[in-house]
Amino acid sequence: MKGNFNMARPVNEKILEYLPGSRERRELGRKLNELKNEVIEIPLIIGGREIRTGNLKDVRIPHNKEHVIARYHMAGEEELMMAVEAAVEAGEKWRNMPWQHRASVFLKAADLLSSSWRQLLNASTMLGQSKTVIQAEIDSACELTDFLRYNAYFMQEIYKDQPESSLKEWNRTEYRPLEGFVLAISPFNFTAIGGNLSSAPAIMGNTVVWKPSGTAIYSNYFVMRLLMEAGMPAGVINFVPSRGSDIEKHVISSEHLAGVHFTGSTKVFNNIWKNVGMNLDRYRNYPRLVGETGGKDFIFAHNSADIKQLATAMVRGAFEYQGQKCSAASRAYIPASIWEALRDRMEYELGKIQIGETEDFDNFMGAVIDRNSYDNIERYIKFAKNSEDAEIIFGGHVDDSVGYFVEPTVVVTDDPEFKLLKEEIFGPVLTIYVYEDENLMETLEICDTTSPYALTGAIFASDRDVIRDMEKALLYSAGNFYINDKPTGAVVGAQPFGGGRKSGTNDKAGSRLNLLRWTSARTIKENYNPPKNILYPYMEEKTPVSVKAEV
Ligand SMILES: NC(=O)c1ccc[n+]([C@@H]2O[C@H](COP(=O)([O-])OP(=O)(O)OC[C@H]3O[C@@H](n4cnc5c(N)ncnc54)[C@H](O)[C@@H]3O)[C@@H](O)[C@H]2O)c1
Ligand SMILES: N[C@@H](CCC=O)C(=O)O
Repeated sequence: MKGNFNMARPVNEKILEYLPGSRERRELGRKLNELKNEVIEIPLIIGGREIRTGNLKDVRIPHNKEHVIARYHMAGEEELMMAVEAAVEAGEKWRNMPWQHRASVFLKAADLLSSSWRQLLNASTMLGQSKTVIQAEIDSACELTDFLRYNAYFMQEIYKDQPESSLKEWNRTEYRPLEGFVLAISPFNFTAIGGNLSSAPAIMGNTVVWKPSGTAIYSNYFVMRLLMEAGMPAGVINFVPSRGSDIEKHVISSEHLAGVHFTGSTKVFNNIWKNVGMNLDRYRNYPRLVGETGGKDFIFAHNSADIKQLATAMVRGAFEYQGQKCSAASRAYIPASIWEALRDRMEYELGKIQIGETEDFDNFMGAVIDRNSYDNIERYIKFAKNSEDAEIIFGGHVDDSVGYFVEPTVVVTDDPEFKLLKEEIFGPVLTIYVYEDENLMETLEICDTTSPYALTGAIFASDRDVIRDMEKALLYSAGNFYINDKPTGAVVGAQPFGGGRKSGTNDKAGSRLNLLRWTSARTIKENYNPPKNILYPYMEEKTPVSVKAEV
């Protein structure tokens, strides 16, 4: 580096509106048609090379389950070992690449994504993960662009953080990449998360083995292609769709494992943590474990809340992307005095919801991701239907004749310990507990202790003293806490994302806190005038005894 280069702080990517007749809407329409009319083959990408194993699986559109849009190759033991080797081999060159060149690869990818690649990423997310246009736009276009730009910027800010020095010594902190490779394991529900889990460690100079989710391979493959198009060198990220159990056996057990960057369910992360623990003696370093996991996110209202704002937040917070956001509102606590009015307003808003294929821009919801998820959500709905402690006041129907469709479903219960208030369902089911107004503080306590998770939560109130009390009572209930807003839709650089308790390690995706986990700092002290005598200034100079004897 021959200069102190300075990268400007990015601004968030603007969300396009897709109004009828707009250019972006036309371009997206064309891309959707193009993708729907072909079946692509998705290889593994290891060391920059395409690898085909012949062990093929289909990618189907969740809202049109017979429609196959791709076939992807699965990695087995041999390919996973190759991926580890490729990552280790690429490590030396990549960590020695000047940081401004590393940053430029990802900044270029961001630029491509915000322009010529935007509609490919949006269309593939809409088809592969059944996202509506707005949900795809905020994820695969805007959030991923933001992750790439902000992470490059945060890297620069981290590097600037240096210790004190003096005229006699210069102290330097060198933010070394980890020694070994990072394993990135991503979930199905956000294309941007797949892109971030793999690229954040890479931006910091690490090389990565990336296992995408089996139900997000389609868009995630295009993310990989985008990074390659932007000039990411071979082997920096290695794309290996594979089975979880094979990852455990052949990747987590590698002596070169330096970190795991995971997002997904709590159960899978617990398992990964235990596996790493069992392999500890093999590793050269303690692997960094970063895992953002499940949630049972809440909306808690006070009787001073604005009913229309509250109803909108509940409907959007619970049912956008079919409730498949880790941040989705899945339980709500409502004071009895406003319940009737709120219920009417929610029914009014819910009446506007159209469900169907996401290529129709008027649909508010698409399908849930796959058969497993559909069956699981249906089980919870049946449980509520058959329970004496609950009533389904809206929705409750499911239909898998064409795709995996689940109606937005609202359940009311008078049991604060009801199963649906505790467990993560990951679908469009919102359970409401109505409390007596005078029991505000007890009900806040119930909200805090009912579920093991602490990811997102929102309070609605206009009384400032009450807002303060609620914020205090719910101190550890959520890592992302919203006042008079829905609990979803965190923006990179504005609301760093992650939760505590069983919701993860809370390393805040989209902030420098996350990037710090992918470095192992070295402190260097250079002394310009080291002492030449062991005696302290207050001691008298004397001839050493041993020297005297010899003399
Ligand atoms: N906290 C967050 O930021 C956040 C964000 C998105 C999703 N999530 C959570 O993710 C879950 C939904 O996503 P999902 O269904 O893709 O999660 P999942 O846990 O089923 O899968 C996540 C990833 O782990 C892989 N996997 C499964 N078994 C494995 C094993 N034994 N070893 C290694 N990898 C394995 C999957 O193939 C996938 O790639 C929800 O619980 C949601 O709350 C959390
Ligand atoms: N960061 C997203 C959620 C990511 C998990 O699914 C949000 O804030 O809604």
